[in-house]
Amino acid sequence: MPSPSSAVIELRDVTKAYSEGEATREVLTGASLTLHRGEFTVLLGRSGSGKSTLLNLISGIDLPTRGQVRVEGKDLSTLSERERTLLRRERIGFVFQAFNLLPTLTVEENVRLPLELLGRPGAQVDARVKELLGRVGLGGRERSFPDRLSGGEQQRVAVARALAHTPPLLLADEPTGNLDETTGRQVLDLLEELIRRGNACALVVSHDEALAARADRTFVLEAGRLVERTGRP
Ligand SMILES: Nc1ncnc2c1ncn2[C@@H]1O[C@H](COP(=O)(O)OP(=O)(O)OP(=O)(O)O)[C@@H](O)[C@H]1O
Repeated sequence: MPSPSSAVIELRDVTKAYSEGEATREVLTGASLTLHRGEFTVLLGRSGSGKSTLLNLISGIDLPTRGQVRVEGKDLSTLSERERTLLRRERIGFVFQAFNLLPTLTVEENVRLPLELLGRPGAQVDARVKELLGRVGLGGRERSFPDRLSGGEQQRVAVARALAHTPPLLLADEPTGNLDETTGRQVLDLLEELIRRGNACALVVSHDEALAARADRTFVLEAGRLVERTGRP
């Protein structure tokens, strides 16, 4: 069993309500979860069940209405907005459905960016970017712009960018949603390999049941709560 101190994400009885005119609507109603380093976790849930809401709370983009969200032991509600931005930049990597690469930067510049924002020394950045682009199979495409790459290639750049600074936490929102089945599987293989190599904690949101088969743990967001699925479907 992992020790409690290795927890990367802890949600305790988290409620999130949105106002709709005079009324409020609870999207999360007492969601709890603890995830550790080295765990590859998939979060399933129908459209509108609150998966993106949950990712926004874990990354400190938004705060819960009630309950606690802790990342590496820090209660995000006690941090300033600036501290939450720094935590996001330093401790979390993100992969999005729409890739979200910066179109005016080359492949290499996209992967360098998070390292430069963190003020890493130039020689270290050069070596890391070269290593990562080789690992994601894009050595030789350093100077290409994202619009010259296929969807699968763009997502591989996004995976390299997300993991460039070896974050302890990787959050992915439908990372294969815009890819065909074969390409999606290749991107997942890569993502999983890099996550496991870095012993990171990964939470991957998906509609794809097949993805759950490769996860260490699977949670389903149902009626505002997180239900862990035990055993294989
Ligand atoms: N800022 C907001 N203000 C009001 N309602 C919101 C806001 N953000 C999300 N919601 C509502 O909360 C519910 C959950 O949305 P969320 O985007 O978290 O779901 P999801 O599970 O990620 O859906 P999908 O799989 O379709 O992306 C939806 O009904 C949505 O309309």
